[in-house]
Amino acid sequence: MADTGKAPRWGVLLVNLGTPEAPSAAAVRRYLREFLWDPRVVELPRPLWWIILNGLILWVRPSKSARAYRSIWTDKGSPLLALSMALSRAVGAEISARSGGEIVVELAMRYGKPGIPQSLEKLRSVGIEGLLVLPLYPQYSSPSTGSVFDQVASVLKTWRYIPEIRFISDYHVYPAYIRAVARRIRDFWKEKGKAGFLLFSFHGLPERSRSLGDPYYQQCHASAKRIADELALSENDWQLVFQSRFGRGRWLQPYCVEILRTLPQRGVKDVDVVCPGFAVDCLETLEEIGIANEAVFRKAGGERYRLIPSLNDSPEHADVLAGLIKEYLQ
Ligand SMILES: C=CC1=C(C)c2cc3[nH]c(cc4nc(cc5[nH]c(cc1n2)c(C)c5CCC(=O)O)C(CCC(=O)O)=C4C)c(C)c3C=C
Ligand SMILES: [Fe+2]
Ligand SMILES: [Fe+2]
Repeated sequence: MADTGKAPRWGVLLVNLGTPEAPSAAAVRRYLREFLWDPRVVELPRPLWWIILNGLILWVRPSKSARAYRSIWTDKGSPLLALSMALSRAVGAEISARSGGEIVVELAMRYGKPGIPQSLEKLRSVGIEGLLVLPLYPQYSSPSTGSVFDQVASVLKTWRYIPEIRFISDYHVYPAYIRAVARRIRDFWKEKGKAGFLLFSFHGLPERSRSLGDPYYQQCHASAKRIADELALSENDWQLVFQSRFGRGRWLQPYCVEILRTLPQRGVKDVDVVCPGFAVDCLETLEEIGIANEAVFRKAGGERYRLIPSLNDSPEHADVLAGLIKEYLQ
């Protein structure tokens, strides 16, 4: 928190998913145990899921995922945490300059550290009168955004004084966000040349969530369409796909890997992938899209494949989020 000498009125809690503390099987197991036990994330009945999680998943997945984490780990640690911290510092500086110290920003991770209880306590200790929660997910989904709400609510239950509360459910068509992602793509193309085809890849979700009313699928489509329009792309130049399927059930379609396998047969051998649902780069963008899926595309006959970086801690991203915060606090 920047010290401006003035008591802040509003505290803004930025929340991202969270990440293991180390790229080791033991650390990934601790992380997955907390993450995958969240009833918003896996909606199976608890006794059945307890047996599957503890009897199978937590034995098999941690070492495989730890290997993937090792391929993207940096000297600052996990990209998701390092980039979220840098983004939060940039948003904090921007918002403090714009609000004259009336608004302070804290970062929290839904799973792992710094946790939501700890970061909320920091905001409470400076005497905030209002709390704005901004989950770093542009598109609303129950497992991501909904779960942030659950944990914030469970912490607030223990507070004597409840401040005024606002919660940003999504910002999937917020004009500055759309423009910033489009500019990211345009700048990438200016520097490295334009690919023949653009894939918009979003994290997947069980298909059942959509039929139960989760707006995520529609919001991903709306974001991609607006970004494509901003870039004046024609319908044949781009496609939306969903990545990171977990388990064997039916998830939102089309699956990213399946489209990458068929694109070369359709004559598309040169593809760029952008992931507008991820505020910062992480395992799912850097390893799954950036490394594993490139191999899938090349094996199918693809020739050129590139991942366009997320907005990350860029000044443009800090500007988007600071503008969004100001709008909600007017
Ligand atoms: C049932 C499982 C999962 C659901 C539902 C799910 C939804 C979901 N996830 C994100 C964002 C991220 N997920 C990340 C990693 C990740 N996701 C799952 C499973 C589900 N996600 C797992 C098991 C993992 C861990 C890695 C692995 O073992 O494969 C990440 C990256 C974390 C990192 O450390 O870098 C993000 C970000 C969203 C937005 C979402 C719903 C739309
Ligand atoms: Fe996930
Ligand atoms: Fe993944």
